[in-house]
Amino acid sequence: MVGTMSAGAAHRWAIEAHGLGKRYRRRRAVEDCSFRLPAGTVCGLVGPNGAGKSTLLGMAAGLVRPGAGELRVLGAAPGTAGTLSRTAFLPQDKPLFATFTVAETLRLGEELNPRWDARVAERIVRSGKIPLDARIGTLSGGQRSRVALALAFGKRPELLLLDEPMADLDPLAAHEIGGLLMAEAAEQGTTIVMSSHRLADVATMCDYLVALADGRVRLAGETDTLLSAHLLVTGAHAAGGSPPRLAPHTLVESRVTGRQVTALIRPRGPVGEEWRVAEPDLEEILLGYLRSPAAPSLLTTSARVDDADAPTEGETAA
Ligand SMILES: Nc1ncnc2c1ncn2[C@@H]1O[C@H](COP(=O)(O)OP(=O)(O)OP(=O)(O)O)[C@@H](O)[C@H]1O
Repeated sequence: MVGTMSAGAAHRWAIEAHGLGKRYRRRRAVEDCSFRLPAGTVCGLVGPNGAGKSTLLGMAAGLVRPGAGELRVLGAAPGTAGTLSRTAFLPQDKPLFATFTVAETLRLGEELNPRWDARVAERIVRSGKIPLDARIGTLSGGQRSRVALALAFGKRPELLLLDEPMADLDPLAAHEIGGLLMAEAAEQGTTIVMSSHRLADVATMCDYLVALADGRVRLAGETDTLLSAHLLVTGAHAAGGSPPRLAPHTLVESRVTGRQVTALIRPRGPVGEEWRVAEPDLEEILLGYLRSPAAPSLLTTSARVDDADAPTEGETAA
């Protein structure tokens, strides 16, 4: 089945998922996910609790076996020798050996990784003022996160998969690590996929976004393209009357407050003069899709796995 995907795409696509699914007993974690992620992007993976973000990252890291569909990472099957050495995964629980010192942990990273960059790993640890002789078990949650990030960066991967890397970092540390991530992506061409609930971080750091809800892809593509594909429109709403018509635009969500109706739309042509128009931010767009499960998903051209099958006009129902 993997052969149905573009064989020569290794250099272009960091991740390609086609009809990807995973169930735990009868519970759906990921369902019919089809998208691709261009190499060299910094991608925010967002969605509510239980949306399937960790499961998707685990599958990309080769730790969770897909139940359905196809997944390719850096052009090959995840979990194979070829992808494992080129991928670093930082899980949410940041597993480290509690009895090892920080120095021993970094030495282990060096022994396990042929492309180990001691300079970058030590810099991350030192800038957090973490003593190299401290045992992992005595560190705070944020300090452990920093050591785990040092291990991931030190590996010098082509694909860095990070599950909520900033969750227990203080604002200053999160800002510093965010800067490191962006510098890494710019200097080394590393593709970074970072799950996060901190939309402000995602908006400033990420040039690509994949939003999951209930195991399905709701939005995927360049953040700029996703932003410019939407408008927030506000108009008068007669009490008891039906809301003003928004056709031919694609309606994502509309809400009535008193005599006003506000709608998040994907415009298809000029918007009528009766509407006040504003540009939504990433959070407004994401919340609109999460509150409206029936609204059609949006995948930009670069995020679609099969352009030949995709509808025109910049959108597809996932
Ligand atoms: N090992 C597991 N066994 C059983 N169910 C699981 C397992 N891992 C995940 N699930 C279920 O799969 C669904 C997706 O979970 P997942 O951890 O991927 O979501 P998430 O988007 O990362 O959530 P969060 O934002 O809370 O970390 C949830 O309903 C979860 O309960």
